[in-house]
Amino acid sequence: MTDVFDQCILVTGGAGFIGSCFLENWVMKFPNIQFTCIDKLNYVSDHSTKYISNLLKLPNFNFVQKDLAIEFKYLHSLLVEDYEINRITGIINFAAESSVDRSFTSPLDFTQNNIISSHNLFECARLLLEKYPEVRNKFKFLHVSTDEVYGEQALREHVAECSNLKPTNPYAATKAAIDMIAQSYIYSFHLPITIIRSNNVYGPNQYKEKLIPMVLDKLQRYENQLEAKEPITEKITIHGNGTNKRTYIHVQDLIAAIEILWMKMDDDLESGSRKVLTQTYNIGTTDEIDNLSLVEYICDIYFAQRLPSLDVDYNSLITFVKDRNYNDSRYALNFDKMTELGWKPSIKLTDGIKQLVTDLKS
Ligand SMILES: NC(=O)c1ccc[n+]([C@@H]2O[C@H](COP(=O)([O-])OP(=O)(O)OC[C@H]3O[C@@H](n4cnc5c(N)ncnc54)[C@H](O)[C@@H]3O)[C@@H](O)[C@H]2O)c1
Ligand SMILES: C[C@H]1O[C@H](OP(=O)(O)OP(=O)(O)OC[C@H]2O[C@@H](n3ccc(=O)[nH]c3=O)[C@H](O)[C@@H]2O)[C@H](O)[C@@H](O)C1=O
Repeated sequence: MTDVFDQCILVTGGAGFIGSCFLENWVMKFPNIQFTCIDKLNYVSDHSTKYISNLLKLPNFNFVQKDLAIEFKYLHSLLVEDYEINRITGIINFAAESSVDRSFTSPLDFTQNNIISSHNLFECARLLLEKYPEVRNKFKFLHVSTDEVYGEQALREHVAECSNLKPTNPYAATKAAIDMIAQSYIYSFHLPITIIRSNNVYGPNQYKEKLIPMVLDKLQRYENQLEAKEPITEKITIHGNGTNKRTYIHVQDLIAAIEILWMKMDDDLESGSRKVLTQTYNIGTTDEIDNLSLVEYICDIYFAQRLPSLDVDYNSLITFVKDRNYNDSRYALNFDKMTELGWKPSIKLTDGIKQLVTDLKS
């Protein structure tokens, strides 16, 4: 069955925000690639599975609901024992519990889920290459990490791929631990893993616990309650005083970067070189903004586009709440290594926000 495809790849966490957007793009764009998506379907994917359910009709997509952290046996049979049947020679690993806030309340769950699920994948890849050494010339693994592994940066400071890892919250610590385990598999077993570390990603279908979708969700509720002449029940929550900064990248720009890397990984395999395989890439932008200014900007756009005749003081819609246990002040990536490959971000944050507001259902 797989003979009709040039390549079979496993995409983990494909029912989440970034993974589902990635699959929506790639499954249709690359009909010559067979995609298997594994996702355990957590609270986030309840929200975004509807966006990948259309793909199930396509011949080059199939979905498996499994928890990578507890299904080593399944993974081993999919990737190693049944290699001759499935012929999976590429892995893109998006799967993780991704919420910093939730990691403060259940840190051990994050360790058990994030670290073990990725380690299981690395280990199955190692066993595959041990059993079938000839697969080495076509096997590649892209692991999705985060800027949070470096911890926060001081004003005007930037971190490059070789900078120290100094995570400050339990989520970031699990992501840093995974990067370390990946590094050990690169050195010890010559596993061809490429790691990407990106800034805060935003775009359509993101779950409403993250800052941008949270604000849009609250504004929509406000509009509905206004229409129904009901009192406002939920306000926009800002942690601390709102001065923490984040740097944003649109999900489509991240996917474009992944495509460049994936193709260059193929070039490496063809030429036997290691220019991109085994390397780490920061994927960032310079679109930095503090949380309060971002919230105000989203409110400005929302009211200008959807409620132009209404004169609202946004302060009445915002509430300042207790800050996180620790809230990184800012993340600033040096992403020269990625731009040297010909990539650059194309969607400005202001345009991305305007588009999200335009695309909201009325
Ligand atoms: N969203 C961001 O701003 C951002 C920035 C940088 C890096 N990242 C990383 O990108 C990846 C994707 O992020 P996202 O925002 O799409 O996250 P998300 O929370 O929206 O989706 C993650 C998906 O992974 C799945 N998953 C989690 N653990 C799993 C397991 N053990 N087995 C199977 N499936 C599992 C979940 O069910 C969910 O569908 C994550 O690894 C995250 O650390 C995210
Ligand atoms: C790179 C990582 O990005 C995301 O993590 P982060 O914690 O930076 O994203 P959030 O959207 O959860 O928070 C951003 C910023 O906003 C504050 N905030 C959030 C929610 C809310 O209701 N009010 C707020 O004020 C929060 O304190 C932060 O300062 C991503 O989730 C992660 O996976 C990454 O890797």
